[in-house]
Amino acid sequence: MKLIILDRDGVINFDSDEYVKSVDEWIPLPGSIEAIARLTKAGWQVAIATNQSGIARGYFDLSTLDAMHDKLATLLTPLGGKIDKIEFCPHGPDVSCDCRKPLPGMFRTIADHYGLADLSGIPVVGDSLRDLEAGMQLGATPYLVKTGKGERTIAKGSLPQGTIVCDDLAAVVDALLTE
Ligand SMILES: O=P(O)(O)OC[C@@H](O)[C@H]1O[C@@H](OP(=O)(O)O)[C@@H](O)[C@@H](O)[C@@H]1O
Ligand SMILES: [Mg+2]
Ligand SMILES: [Zn+2]
Repeated sequence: MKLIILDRDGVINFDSDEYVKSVDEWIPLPGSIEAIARLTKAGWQVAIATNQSGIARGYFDLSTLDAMHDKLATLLTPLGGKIDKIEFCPHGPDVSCDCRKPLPGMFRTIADHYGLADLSGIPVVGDSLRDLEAGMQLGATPYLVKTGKGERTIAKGSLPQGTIVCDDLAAVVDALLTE
């Protein structure tokens, strides 16, 4: 199945150590909107799995999160792009939920949505180790991008074996569409 699961902050849009707290702060990374549109037009289902602890921390609310995702959809539609499913974890690190990456809960939900027993052969794209670890628990193929926290993730070392490192989401899409 042509399904890809993207982390959001640092992969699709600029991330911030102060969190992305408003629609105005949600700014797409160069080439990311076009990259998602290329995937959609090539028949891929595009899903997002994102930690949004800023909600638990009180930095923004669900309606603001929805508005960010409406902005994403508005940018994608004219280019023929589409996000098919967005899973988010609104919880903080002190809540023992099963959806906060690196736990695999969001990825399990996405796999179930598409009727998949696991995510073998499905690319998961992230800028943080937890993004990759979460998807790999269901067999996904890890792609690390250098945008967002990606360079910091690389500098920390201990990338999972088999991780494919790409400059950005556009480079990941180049690799997938030329396979
Ligand atoms: O990269 P995704 O999963 O789409 O979203 C990450 C964000 O929710 C925020 O996650 C926070 O981590 P903590 O939740 O405080 O551990 C920090 O890393 C923030 O800089 C970052 O903006
Ligand atoms: Mg991220
Ligand atoms: Zn959660």
